[in-house]
Amino acid sequence: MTTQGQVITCKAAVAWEPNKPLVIEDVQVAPPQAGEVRIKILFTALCHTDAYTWSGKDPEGLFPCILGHEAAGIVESVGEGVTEVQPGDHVIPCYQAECRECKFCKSGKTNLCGKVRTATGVGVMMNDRKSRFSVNGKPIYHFMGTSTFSQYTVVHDVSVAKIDTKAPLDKVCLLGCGVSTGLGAVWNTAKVEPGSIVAVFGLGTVGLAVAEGAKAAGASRIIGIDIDSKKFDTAKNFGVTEFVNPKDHDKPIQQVLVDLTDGGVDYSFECIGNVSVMRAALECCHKGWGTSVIVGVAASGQEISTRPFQLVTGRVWKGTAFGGFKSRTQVPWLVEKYMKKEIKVDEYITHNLTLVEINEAFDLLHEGGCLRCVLKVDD
Ligand SMILES: NC(=O)c1ccc[n+]([C@@H]2O[C@H](COP(=O)([O-])OP(=O)(O)OC[C@H]3O[C@@H](n4cnc5c(N)ncnc54)[C@H](O)[C@@H]3O)[C@@H](O)[C@H]2O)c1
Ligand SMILES: N[C@@H](CCC(=O)N[C@@H](CSCO)C(=O)NCC(=O)O)C(=O)O
Ligand SMILES: [Zn+2]
Ligand SMILES: [Zn+2]
Repeated sequence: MTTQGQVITCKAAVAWEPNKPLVIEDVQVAPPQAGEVRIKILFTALCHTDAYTWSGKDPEGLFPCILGHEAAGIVESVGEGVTEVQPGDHVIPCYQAECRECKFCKSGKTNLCGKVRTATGVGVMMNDRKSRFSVNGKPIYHFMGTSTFSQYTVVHDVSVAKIDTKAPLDKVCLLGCGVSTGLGAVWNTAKVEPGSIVAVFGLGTVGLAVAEGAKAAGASRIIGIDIDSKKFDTAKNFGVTEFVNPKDHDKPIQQVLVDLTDGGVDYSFECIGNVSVMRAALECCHKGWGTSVIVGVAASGQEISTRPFQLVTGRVWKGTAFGGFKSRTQVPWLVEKYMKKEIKVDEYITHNLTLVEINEAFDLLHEGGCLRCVLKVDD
């Protein structure tokens, strides 16, 4: 029986309130409207940004909602006017859209896209400013334009990357966020050159992907900084050449790094979401040229600061969203690189569970031993 044009009732993990366990509900998913795509999600991973919004600290967080943004699935049906994907296509939903028409997309200067951002930031679809999800008639907000903690989701067509049908969806789901972000922070945002000295603050999935990207870019030293010393063994496999634990030092960590590197690093990356560490990451950069990239997401109300003298004397402070990758164009390219074994993905997956075990998966995310936990979403 075809489901096209019908409301689908399926399982989804609903965040009814901040910090309260997610509840597996029977959710009604409306058919896609014009310019929309309904996707059967097969696998989703959890990212720390899901935990951040769930915690209630995200100024854009709305409840009840369906979280999730690092996933892969198969197109179930498409709305009017959708030409670039069709039912049966294998896809990765992209929280960073790419319409190729708006002034951001046309600028050649950024991967941010303006076409649907005003809707995705308030948990609705552009067409009618409403949600496609409901539980017994009560609307449930979308999240980041993806909402992948559901067996079916509806996304804008500009937020769907079509990928090789041979790619294993239980692995390449990770290219929907963390791994791509780390690689892109190095290749697109910082543009690290061969021989560079790189510092990576935070050795979770994003930081390890930064290390992997820096190694591929030919960095001569990749210094990993983490308060959990157990991270170093794994980090070596991703390219980290030296490890520093701030807890082992009395001096501020920026001073430790400046001393270790004859004046500072060429590039640093903050992959934690801690504003004090963001300052340290800037201040450990070399005078005259050192560039620091903020990748971590900091909570509502948090602000960064430094002496302006740090910038006057040539350090550069940048940030990155999805590693600067143009999502629809470059996610399929990243999938191809994985298929050719040019980038790691499997190595970031430390746990596999199912959608109904999602609360355990969130618990795992806060344990040092977990990089990514992939959930099997379909029955
Ligand atoms: N900008 C983007 O597009 C983007 C994309 C994905 C994730 N993120 C953000 O990136 C950050 C990292 O994500 P992740 O999944 O790798 O997280 P994670 O929690 O797995 O990794 C963070 C690491 O930082 C370490 N750490 C914590 N406090 C520290 C401190 N004070 N000094 C040194 N190390 C410290 C932890 O031990 C951990 O190893 C999160 O804030 C996430 O929201 C941003
Ligand atoms: N609503 C949050 C924004 C958090 C944020 O910066 N998100 C990143 C992606 S994190 C993925 O794990 C991003 O892409 N930002 C650009 C954008 O959202 O347009 C807050 O306000 O803190
Ligand atoms: Zn993410
Ligand atoms: Zn656009």
